[in-house]
Amino acid sequence: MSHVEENYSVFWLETEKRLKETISPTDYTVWISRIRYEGAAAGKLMLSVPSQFVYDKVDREFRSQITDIISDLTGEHIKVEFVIKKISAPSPAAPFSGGDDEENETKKPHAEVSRTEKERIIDYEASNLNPLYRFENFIAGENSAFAYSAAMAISKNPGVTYNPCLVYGGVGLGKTHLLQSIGNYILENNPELKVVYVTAEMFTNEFIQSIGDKKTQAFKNKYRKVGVLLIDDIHFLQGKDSTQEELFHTFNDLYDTHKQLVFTCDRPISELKDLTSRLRSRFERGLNVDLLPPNYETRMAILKRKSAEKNMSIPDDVLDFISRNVNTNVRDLEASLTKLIAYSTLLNKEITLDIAKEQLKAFPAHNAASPSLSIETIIRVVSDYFNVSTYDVKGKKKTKSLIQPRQIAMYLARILCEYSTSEIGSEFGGKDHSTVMHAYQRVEGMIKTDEALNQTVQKLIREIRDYKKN
Ligand SMILES: Nc1ncnc2c1ncn2[C@@H]1O[C@H](COP(=O)(O)OP(=O)(O)OP(=O)(O)O)[C@@H](O)[C@H]1O
Repeated sequence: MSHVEENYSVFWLETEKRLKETISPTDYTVWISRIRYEGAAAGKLMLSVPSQFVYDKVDREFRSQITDIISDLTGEHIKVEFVIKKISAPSPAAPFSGGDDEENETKKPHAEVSRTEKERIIDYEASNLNPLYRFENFIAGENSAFAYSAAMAISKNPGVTYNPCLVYGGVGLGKTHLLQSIGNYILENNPELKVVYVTAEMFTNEFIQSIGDKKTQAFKNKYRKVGVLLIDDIHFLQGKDSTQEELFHTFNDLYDTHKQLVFTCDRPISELKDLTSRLRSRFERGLNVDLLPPNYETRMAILKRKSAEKNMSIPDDVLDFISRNVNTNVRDLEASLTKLIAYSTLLNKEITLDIAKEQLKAFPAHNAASPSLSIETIIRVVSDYFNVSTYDVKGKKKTKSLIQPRQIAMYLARILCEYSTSEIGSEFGGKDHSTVMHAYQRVEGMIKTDEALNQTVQKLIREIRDYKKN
C-alpha cells in the first residue's frame, strides 16, 4: 500500500466511527458495517459493498454523508466510489475461540470438507446477514454463556431443540451479533435452508410498503416460506397492531411446520407494552435467555481479542483501565478501543495509560461508569423497588424483608460500580469486606437457580441505568 492509501484507510476508520455516532445502531449494523475499504487514489476513496441491495441503500442514503466526513477529515474534496463485491464465507477452518472446547471439536470436521471457493460463495444478499457476525468472534463470558450455548444448539439443530427462542438484554450486549451468528452458521452448514434476518423495523416497513403496493400476498409468501426466521429488536413492534397481527400468522405458519424462529428484544417480554396477548404468549412459549453486561474478566478478554483482531498491541494497564471504567456494554468497549487506535495511528504515537486517560476522559460511557453511578443511586433504586427505607438497607437490622434488598444492593454495587468490596462495605454503614463478598456470592448463586429473582435483578439494573440518564 502506498502512503496515501494507508492514510485513507485510517480516515475510513474514523468515518465509520463518526457515522456510528450519528446514525441509528441498526442502520450502522445493517448497512455501514458491510462496507469495506478497498483502496484509494489521489482524491478518490474506493469502497466495496456485498450486494446490489446494499449498494442501492448506501448510495441513496449514506453516500453524501460519507463524502462530507471523509472530505472534512482529509481537507480535500474526496470522490467516493463503490464497487459490488460478493463476499465468500470465511473458511470453515477459521480458528474458533468462543470459549467452548466442545465447539472446537465439532468444527474440525468442516475443515476437512472439500468445498471449492466457488461453492462457498453464499448468497448473503437474500438472507440480509452480515457475514462478519460469527460464533468464532463472539467472546462468551459468564454473562452470555447461557445465550451462547442456546444459540449454538439452535444452529446445530434448527427447528428442533429450542423453538422459538428469544434473546433479550440491554443495548450493545451482543444480541444482533449472536442472532446473526446463528444465521451465518446455518447458512454455511445447511445451505438448503433459507435463512432470513430482519430487524422488526425492516419487517414493519416492508409490510407497510406491501400494503401500499397491494403486494401483501408476496410479503406473506416471502416470510412464510423461510426455513429460519431471525427477527431483531422486537420491542419495535410495540403499538404496531397490524404488523403484530401479520407476525402472529407468520409465526404460526412457521412454528407449525417446525421452522426455526429466533427473536431479540431489549427487555423481557413481560415488560413490553402494547403487545397483543396472543403474540406475547408466542414469544414466551419457547426458550427465553438473557444477555447480561460483561464482568471485568470478560471485558478484558473482549478488549484483548478486539485489539488482536485489529493487529494492535495495547499494554495491559491500558486494557485494564478501559475494562475498569467502561462497564456499560460491549459496543462502548469497542468504541473506546477504536478511539485510542485512531488517535495512535493518526498521530503515530504509542498508546500509554496517560494517553488513554486523557483521550477517554470525555467519552460518555467512561464518564457513566463509576463517578456518575454512585452506590447511593443503587441503594435508592433498590429501596424504592422493595418499598423499604434507604436507611434500613444500609443498616444492620436482620429482618428477612431487609436482608434480601441489602444483599441485592451490595451485589449490584459490586457488578455495576467496580468499587472494592471494602469501599462498598463502608457505604453500607461500615460493613466489612467479607459481608459484601458473602452478599455478592449469595445473590450470584441464587439468580442462577431462581428465575424470578434473576428477573428482578435485571429489572433493577435497567432502572439504575435509566436513573442515571434522568
Ligand atoms: N460477546 C461479544 N464478543 C465480541 N463482540 C461482541 C460481543 N458482544 C457484542 N459484541 C460487539 O459489540 C457490538 C454491539 O453488539 P450488538 O450490535 O450485537 O449489540 P445489541 O445487543 O444488538 O445492541 P442493540 O440493542 O443496540 O441493537 C458489535 O460490534 C458486536 O460485534
